[in-house]
Amino acid sequence: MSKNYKVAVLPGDGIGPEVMKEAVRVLDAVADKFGFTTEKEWADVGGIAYDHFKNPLPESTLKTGEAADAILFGSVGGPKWESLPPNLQPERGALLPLRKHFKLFCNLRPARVYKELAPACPLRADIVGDGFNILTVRELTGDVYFGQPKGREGSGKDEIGFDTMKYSRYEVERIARFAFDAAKLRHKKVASIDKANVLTTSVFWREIVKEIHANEYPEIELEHLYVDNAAMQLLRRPREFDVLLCPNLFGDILTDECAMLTGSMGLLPSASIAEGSFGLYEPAGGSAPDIAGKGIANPLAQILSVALMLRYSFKEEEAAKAIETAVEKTITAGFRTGEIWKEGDTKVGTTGMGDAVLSFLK
Ligand SMILES: NC(=O)c1ccc[n+]([C@@H]2O[C@H](COP(=O)([O-])OP(=O)(O)OC[C@H]3O[C@@H](n4cnc5c(N)ncnc54)[C@H](O)[C@@H]3O)[C@@H](O)[C@H]2O)c1
Ligand SMILES: CC(C)[C@H](C(=O)O)[C@@H](O)C(=O)O
Ligand SMILES: [Mg+2]
Repeated sequence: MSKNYKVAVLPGDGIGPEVMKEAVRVLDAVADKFGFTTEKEWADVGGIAYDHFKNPLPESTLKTGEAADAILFGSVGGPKWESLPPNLQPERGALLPLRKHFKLFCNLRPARVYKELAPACPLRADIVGDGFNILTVRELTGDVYFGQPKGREGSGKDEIGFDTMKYSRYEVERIARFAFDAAKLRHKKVASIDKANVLTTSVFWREIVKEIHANEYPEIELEHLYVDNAAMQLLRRPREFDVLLCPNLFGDILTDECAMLTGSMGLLPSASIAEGSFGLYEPAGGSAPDIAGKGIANPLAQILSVALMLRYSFKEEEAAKAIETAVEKTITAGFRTGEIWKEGDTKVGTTGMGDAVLSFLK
């Protein structure tokens, strides 16, 4: 009997539904090719869910996620909803609660820089060289995102706003082990990111990463970088990085930088995974309100997120590789959405890019 996977499809806002359409077409094609089936349940999340239900994360959407083997997520948010109270906003009322609810502690963001895309990359061609690949392992359910207390107090010129940066030993050990294990299968290098010259949380983080390294992974090369230095070293010597181990906030910031090293926010997929096989798969970028509705968004990050879902939640490695190879061929053949297009390339829209990937999957 062929395998069947239940996928909760949550397209969200802005370009989310546009790029999701292409990702689902690719998922269906790869399922046919590799002989498994998927049962897809679509649900509203984020701004659109607020518009329909006055709740960015309706109970029915949560249930859809709970009943599934994995969640395929688009992106949420946009100017329309940014002045709502925090708990009703798409990001703070839906995306962060989903990460917490499903205990998605580990966020993987593989930034693959293709040499063919060097013209679209802000780095000099000699720095891009033959291309490279940096895997960010970002802790996703701790740090200043979730630390308590947070809030606002007082009034007038005495009013204050505050968040709490916090990590437990367990949380740091767990994500550090994940990063070292990932490095074992790659180039055996980890760069751990912190701000230990200022923050107590970072001193704690660095101490624990050192301990785990010395006791369990002495064969892995480890460097510690302050986040500000890391931001500049990524531009100066990107090919020397292998695995970047980051706390939640620094990982958020550095992965936008990594996305831009690839040439576009629309190229960076992500996997947010829990301790078992459950995961939520989404592009690292957002709802891109500036280009939404125009049919020009790059769907590759969403399509590559399908590959990560097949790899991490369904253990369909061959199908995952087939998608990655089809994307590689699409890029080599010169298909480009507007934001990475240069003279001589074949310019395509969102659907055209999906068509190209599908043609190379056949
Ligand atoms: N996972 C998520 O749901 C998620 C992630 C990041 C931001 N957001 C939200 O998205 C909204 C917009 O945020 P932002 O503008 O800071 O970041 P963004 O990532 O949406 O956009 C930044 C820039 O990258 C471009 N871009 C992003 N994805 C692209 C794609 N697929 N193809 C081509 N270009 C692409 C955009 O056009 C824009 O110029 C905000 O509400 C933010 O909170 C959501
Ligand atoms: C939308 C926002 C809450 C989110 C984050 O900060 O984690 C996004 O920027 C990301 O990178 O996934
Ligand atoms: Mg981000």
